[in-house]
Amino acid sequence: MDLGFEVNSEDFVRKCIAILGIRGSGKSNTAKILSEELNKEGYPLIIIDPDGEYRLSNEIRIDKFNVDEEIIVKKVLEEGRSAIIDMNDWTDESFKFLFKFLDTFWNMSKIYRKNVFLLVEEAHEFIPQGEKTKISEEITRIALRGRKRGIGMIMVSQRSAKVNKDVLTQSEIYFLHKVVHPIDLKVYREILPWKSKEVEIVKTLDVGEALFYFNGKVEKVKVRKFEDEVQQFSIKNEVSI
Ligand SMILES: Nc1ncnc2c1ncn2[C@@H]1O[C@H](COP(=O)(O)OP(=O)(O)OP(=O)(O)O)[C@@H](O)[C@H]1O
Repeated sequence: MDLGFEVNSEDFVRKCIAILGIRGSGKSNTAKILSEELNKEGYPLIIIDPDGEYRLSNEIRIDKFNVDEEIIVKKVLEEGRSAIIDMNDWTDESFKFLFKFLDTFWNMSKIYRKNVFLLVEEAHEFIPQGEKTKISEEITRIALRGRKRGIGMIMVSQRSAKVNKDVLTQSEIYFLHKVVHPIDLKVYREILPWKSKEVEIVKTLDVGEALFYFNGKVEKVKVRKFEDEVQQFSIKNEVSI
């Protein structure tokens, strides 16, 4: 698949993938490109989307929380649809729904064992280091034990030091965008097989550039820019009306 550089989608299946970097470094763009490409390759995604910014061609968008989570999980696991949980308002209702949804997903994934990805944006909010919630326990379980059920995990965060360490260190694929703060550099040093000084290069990365770390190899890459086709389509429609 084409992320701006070629990767094999099969290498991502059932893996934990971490996308890190400061605000504006291009993390969400990378996550959108990756989810779009995985989706094109036939892998459905479940996306926890705090700001309602994700779009996929086969999506079921959940922004009202009176829906039956089991019906939606079935559509993901049986029909290969993707589910985007739009947490836009951060209400109690949305968090209750998210917990029920993840629990149902976990239980049903045992039966279906379909290759699918769970993408968690602002991961430090949902799986914070040193804090347990019902949702963090559910996501941690999925991350640590999901492989056998076909589940891969994509975590996106601007605060790498605040993401649950047990989960972050499970990652086998990293997209490390620009960071500058010593706390974040320390996390990168723990991740990368590099000498302390070499890691400093991440301070100089441009928007969209990242260190791609996979299979023991680190490569500097430039991720391509995400074009929001859904938005373009609706703009075109407005023009033609
Ligand atoms: N690979 C890229 N090529 C060109 N422009 C990019 C690229 N990645 C991101 N951008 C642009 O940079 C800006 C910030 O990108 P993005 O929202 O992905 O950053 P972020 O790290 O997720 O920031 P935040 O934490 O604030 O969400 C956007 O306007 C985006 O279009």
